[in-house]
Amino acid sequence: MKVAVLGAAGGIGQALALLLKLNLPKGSDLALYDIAPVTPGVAVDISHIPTAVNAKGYAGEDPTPALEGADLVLISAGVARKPGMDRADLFNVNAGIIRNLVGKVAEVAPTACIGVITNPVNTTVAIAAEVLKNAGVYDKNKLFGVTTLDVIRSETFIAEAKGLSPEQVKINVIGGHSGVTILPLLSQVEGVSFTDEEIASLTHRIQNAGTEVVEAKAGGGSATLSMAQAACRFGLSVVRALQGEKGVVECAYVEGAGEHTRFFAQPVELGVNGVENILSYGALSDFEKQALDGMLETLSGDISKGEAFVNG
Ligand SMILES: NC(=O)C1=CN([C@@H]2O[C@H](COP(=O)(O)OP(=O)(O)OC[C@H]3O[C@@H](n4cnc5c(N)ncnc54)[C@H](O)[C@@H]3O)[C@@H](O)[C@H]2O)C=CC1
Ligand SMILES: O=C([O-])CC(=O)C(=O)O
Repeated sequence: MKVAVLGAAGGIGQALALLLKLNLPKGSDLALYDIAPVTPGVAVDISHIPTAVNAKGYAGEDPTPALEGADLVLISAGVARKPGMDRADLFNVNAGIIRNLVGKVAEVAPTACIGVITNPVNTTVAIAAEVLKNAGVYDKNKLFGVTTLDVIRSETFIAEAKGLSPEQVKINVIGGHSGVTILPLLSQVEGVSFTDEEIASLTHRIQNAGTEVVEAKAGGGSATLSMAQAACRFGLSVVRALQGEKGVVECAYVEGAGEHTRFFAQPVELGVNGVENILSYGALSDFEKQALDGMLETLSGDISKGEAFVNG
């Protein structure tokens, strides 16, 4: 199994590289790529950790050697938010980065699963899909927007609010990955009940948790360590499923049947070919129904912007 991280010298990339070195199955290859010249050194650094994962680093303009033979490509290349910006403000820089990198994936590793971390995820995934489609290699079951951070934040905040151990909390977060498009399905969390006020305040905190970190870091970037953990959890789930494990389920932003919007974050069962089944996210409360209706215009606008960026 070969996993490539593009953007591997960044805040997310380095922490993700460490977590993958520690947690990938024995015998895996881990390829780290970034335009930053430090990247081969990041690989040398983690290669001194005694696990049976073979790490190699590549810098410069061409990701080809990192992508050769990759089964999973995780992309965190691009710029991050500073206070006062929202994720859509990253579009101008990151759209082109995703277009170019995914173009290379289409050429060098056309059958790899791709997890897009780079923001704005609602839009960058649409860009990736159009690039792959135009290259004739799009498989909607193999393209994912990584929304796992919304899930792990929800688990943490619910556990804190209800005095539970975070490992006990299971929740689906649906929609997209920005502001009102993030919808945690609190009504379905087993073993706990929430007042209307708790639902409103927890939902708001989960939707704004990225901004909470951006403000706390005071100009030093956005979530990196929690995001690396989220991407590691997602990546390991994909790897386990690619290796044949059954019943692996994660929420991710994927192209499904298009019931709401072309791309939608929802629970998916993973398999040897990526998404095996799109799972039902169950019955929604009235609050959640309203929130879902309220997000759709924003989400479909974000998606159209990505499609138009590639196709004009
Ligand atoms: N999906 C999610 O839940 C989350 C997404 N993000 C997003 O992840 C992205 C990365 O965030 P950080 O790691 O904090 O940023 P960072 O600035 O620390 O790292 C970004 C890295 O990308 C590299 N890079 C830029 N252009 C590149 C290219 N063309 N090819 C290869 N590498 C390139 C840079 O050299 C840098 O090392 C941002 O867009 C951020 O908004 C951040 C947190 C959560
Ligand atoms: O908020 C940001 O800019 C980074 C991000 O996506 C998150 O932390 O959820």
